Amino acid sequence: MAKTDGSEIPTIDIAPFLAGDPSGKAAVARAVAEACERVGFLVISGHGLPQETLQRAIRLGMDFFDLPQDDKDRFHPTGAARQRGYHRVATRNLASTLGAKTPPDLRESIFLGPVDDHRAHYAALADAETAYAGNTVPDVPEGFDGALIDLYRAFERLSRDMMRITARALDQDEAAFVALLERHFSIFGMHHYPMLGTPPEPGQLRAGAHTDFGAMTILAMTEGRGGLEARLPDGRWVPVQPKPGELVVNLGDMMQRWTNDQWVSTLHRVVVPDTGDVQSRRMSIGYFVHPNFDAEIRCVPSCLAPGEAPRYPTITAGEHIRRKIDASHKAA
Ligand SMILES: O=C(O)CCC(=O)C(=O)O
Ligand SMILES: [Fe+2]
Repeated sequence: MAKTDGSEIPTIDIAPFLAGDPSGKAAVARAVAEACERVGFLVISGHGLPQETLQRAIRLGMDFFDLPQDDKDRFHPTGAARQRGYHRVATRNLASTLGAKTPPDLRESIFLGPVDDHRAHYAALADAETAYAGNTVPDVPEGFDGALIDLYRAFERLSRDMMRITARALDQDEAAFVALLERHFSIFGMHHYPMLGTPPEPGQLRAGAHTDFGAMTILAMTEGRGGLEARLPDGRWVPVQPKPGELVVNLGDMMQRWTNDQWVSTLHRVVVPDTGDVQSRRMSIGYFVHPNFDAEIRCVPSCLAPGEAPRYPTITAGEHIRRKIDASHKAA
């Protein structure tokens, strides 16, 4: 019987995989495969991301978002670096990446790109400039820049583990995806959803319904009313709220291409709370796994039955993400 309490989104303890015991690894890979086939969303525990690194970034982040608007705007990027630095409330629009015409998202954000500098490697590739643009990391309050970079690094390590798990879950060599991350351009986004002082416009959400663009997203979040919801295959929207210490993982469009639609890049959104609800302030921190710019995203062999043709043409990771980000800016 279908459940309606959101428990369709399983919680998987990945510690046995990280411990390296063969039967533990196989069991985690099986559980992840099942969740990815069925919903494309899971909650993970036992992941090893240091809680103090996360909590410190959240604390300093809340203080940053409390600063006067002008102080925050100093970190707004220019030029090629548009997926970096600080972006005001209601200046971006996730739903527009799927063609929807809705008002912009009621959140403000800080984005970081790769901390390692791969610009020299891609110097001849003009299209890669945006993906590898330098960071604009807020250094107020004091120590915030270091806290953000530490957290980026922690997510980066966990993303390698998760990509090993997903490769195993797809009956691939464990290193199949990790091999494409050497010069990844994964995006880290810290999103602040302030309490609403005035009612939203018709159709306006905290984050409009969208799918994520990359291979997968790893998401930490605080508790607060007006939260994340995922759409199940039967069309129901269910809240996704991990327990303290747990993280959400959801698949992105690239993984759907890799798996020829066997795994789903699930639609999700962040709903609006009641206006003036003091329990509604929330923060989420997402790490969006984007492989090397020139990595070719083509159907993995285990997802193609004999005689079956791939549903998507091969595309580079860079080109795929560029199209998505263009759309997110256009209609904001
Ligand atoms: O804030 C959240 O919980 C999710 C945000 C999200 O889906 C995104 O930034 O892609
Ligand atoms: Fe998302």
